[in-house]
Amino acid sequence: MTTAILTIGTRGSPLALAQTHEVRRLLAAALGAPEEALPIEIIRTTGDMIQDRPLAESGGKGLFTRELDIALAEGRIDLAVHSSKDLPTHLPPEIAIAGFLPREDVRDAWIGRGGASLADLPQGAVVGTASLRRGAQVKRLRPDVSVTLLRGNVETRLHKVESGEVDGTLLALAGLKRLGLADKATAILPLEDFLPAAGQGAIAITKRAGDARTRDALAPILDAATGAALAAERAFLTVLDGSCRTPIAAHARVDGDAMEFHGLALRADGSEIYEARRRGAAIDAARLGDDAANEILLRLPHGVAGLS
Ligand SMILES: NCc1[nH]cc(CCC(=O)O)c1CC(=O)O
Repeated sequence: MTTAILTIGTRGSPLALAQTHEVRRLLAAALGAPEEALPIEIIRTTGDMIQDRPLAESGGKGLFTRELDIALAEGRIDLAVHSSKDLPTHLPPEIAIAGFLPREDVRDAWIGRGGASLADLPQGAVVGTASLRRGAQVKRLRPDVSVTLLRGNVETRLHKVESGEVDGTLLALAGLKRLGLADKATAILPLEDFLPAAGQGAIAITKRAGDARTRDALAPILDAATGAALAAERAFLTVLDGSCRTPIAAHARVDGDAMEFHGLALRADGSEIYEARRRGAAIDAARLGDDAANEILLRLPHGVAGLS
């Protein structure tokens, strides 16, 4: 029997498992160890149990991470794999972000019933999404369509389009690719029309704060450029969003030592949009995101809460 080097914790959804197997494959190669030396522990989170309400109404932050944080703190796992998008801005003090894998495509994909594009939908068509950000951007492009709550994992949502429950939905292209479902995308939405969520397309790894053994093991598989992009996007989110109740989008592009940041906050019905852009050095990532968010805050007479 192989002895365990490090135990990896994850949620049990097909996407979470695909991401975890990617981390395990890379880590095993970096350590020169067989994959069996990195056992996977599946942990059910509160977010996995809520299927019928918008997550923003269900207690907000940490729904997909709390149980993994506890498993880390108790030493049942040594690292946890997350979609960065689902990782709250504030983690418990005993938990640290070790870093991020090289980022997948950040863009959203449109899935239209019968191959219809978003622009081609008939008036009054129904778009399903649980994301306030996606809903608001859909309304901005197509004020005449209605947006309805659509939860469930990626496969469930695709099925709801195929069965005609909704006329279309939006999913992260990264998630579709990781599940081998990229061919389900009717269109890939350009960043100029449709900005992704902070962290979209990036796999984050958390660990116990101060655990140097896990930190050293992970170092070779982590990507600094993705880390810089995430520092900017998460700083933007930290200033603007406490609650998940406001549609917020953010994207940082890193090119060598340089970074371009674009962030926005919207009214849920798409009727108002507040944007900020920054260019700067990648080492100033957090300041660029923070600055952009504060520029937007100055233009919001009633704060971010006034947008929801
Ligand atoms: N909130 C669910 C979630 N978390 C991460 C992804 C996709 C993968 C990613 O963004 O890295 C998804 C599904 C989706 O939004 O389509």
